[in-house]
Amino acid sequence: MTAREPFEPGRHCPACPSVRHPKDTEYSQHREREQDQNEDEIPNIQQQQQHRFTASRLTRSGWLCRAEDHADVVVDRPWTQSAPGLLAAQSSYFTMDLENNNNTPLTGKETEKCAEKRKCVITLDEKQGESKRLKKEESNVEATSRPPAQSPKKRLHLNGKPTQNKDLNFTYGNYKHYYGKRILNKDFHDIRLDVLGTQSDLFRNKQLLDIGCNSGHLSIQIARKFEVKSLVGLDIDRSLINDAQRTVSHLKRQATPVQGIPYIQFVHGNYVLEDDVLLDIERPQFDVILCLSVTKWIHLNFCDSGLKQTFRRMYLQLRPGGKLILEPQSFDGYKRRKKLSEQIRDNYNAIKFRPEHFTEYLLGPEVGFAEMKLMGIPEHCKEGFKRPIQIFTKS
Ligand SMILES: C[S@@+](CC[C@H](N)C(=O)[O-])C[C@H]1O[C@@H](n2cnc3c(N)ncnc32)[C@H](O)[C@@H]1O
Repeated sequence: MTAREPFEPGRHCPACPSVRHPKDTEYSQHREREQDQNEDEIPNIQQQQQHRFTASRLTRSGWLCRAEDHADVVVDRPWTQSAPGLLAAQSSYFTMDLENNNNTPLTGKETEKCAEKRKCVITLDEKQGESKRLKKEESNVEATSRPPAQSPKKRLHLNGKPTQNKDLNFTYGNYKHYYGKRILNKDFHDIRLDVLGTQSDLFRNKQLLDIGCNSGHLSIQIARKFEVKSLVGLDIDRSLINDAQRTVSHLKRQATPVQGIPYIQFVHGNYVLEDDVLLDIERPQFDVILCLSVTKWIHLNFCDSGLKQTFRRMYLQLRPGGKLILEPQSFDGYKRRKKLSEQIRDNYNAIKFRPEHFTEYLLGPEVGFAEMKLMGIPEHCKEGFKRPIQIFTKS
């Protein structure tokens, strides 16, 4: 060991700035912070070992401990249990020379002298006695100053720090990697394309609106595969729209003049209007409106009234002869999501307008579609994704 300035309380360790204070209470706080940053509660062995002590010795200012990977640290008592590897450090203390506090290399004579002294100063019994004393001292301190052991998650909670509920980020079904779940093979093939493809004429050279387009993967596939005239994708989640816009820009840059890319635009917004009165200014502007796996999210967030308004708005935005392609989720799937937030739970409990009523409502006087046909049910490997796709036609 080389001599170093003892590490004063409150000073940063030059080699490891995160270890600020040599006292073990603060050391353990440092360790706790490291663990809290881990998402799971499994302790990170590597991190624990980061602060192993290879040796320690008593100096005037306290115990000088040598960490394996950073500067010497002075502690005001031995770290017998607070740091992994300390027992090893403790025993190496007894094999070190008490006199040689600056750890300079010893000459042969000096070594002999020290060996003699060591025999006098520390006998084996004393060594064991000292070990016991240190352990006792340590356990006393443990009992008084240490908080009871807790999982990092519980500590976070008790410390009053805000806990992040990840679910709150996805209350609109705005999953970041949504299409990962729907891919059935490596080529990113959404099985719904097969069902839509059975009536590809519905899309060819038409103007489409895709409500709740997520990151735009399916919208882009539809636009390209079925050669639409234009497609507007709308989503309530801005970051998903940003992703979709980036994908389109990338495609445009890569496309050759021969290939061509249909006009695709992604827009951020909530399809549910602030007030029903705004429906009065709607006008027909699309040939096809896609509403795939979105009704549940509009329903849970904006209740029966929000979803009914959505259906009326779709109708108003379609040209005569226009088609609404609807893939509603079943009510069974709502239940799982009601835990997402208090608001969603209240909305869920207030639902009276069930998915089994949608068709009747869409064909009824409040909306006015002329007919409904079943387009198909995708053969998805997961039961939950085998949702009927319906076509509603405006007369
Ligand atoms: C489950 S994903 C379905 C994505 C896509 N339609 C599909 O089927 O592949 C639901 C999407 O609807 C969006 N969404 C939910 N409520 C919305 C609203 N009121 N207005 C616009 N988008 C909404 C979410 O952000 C999410 O991206």
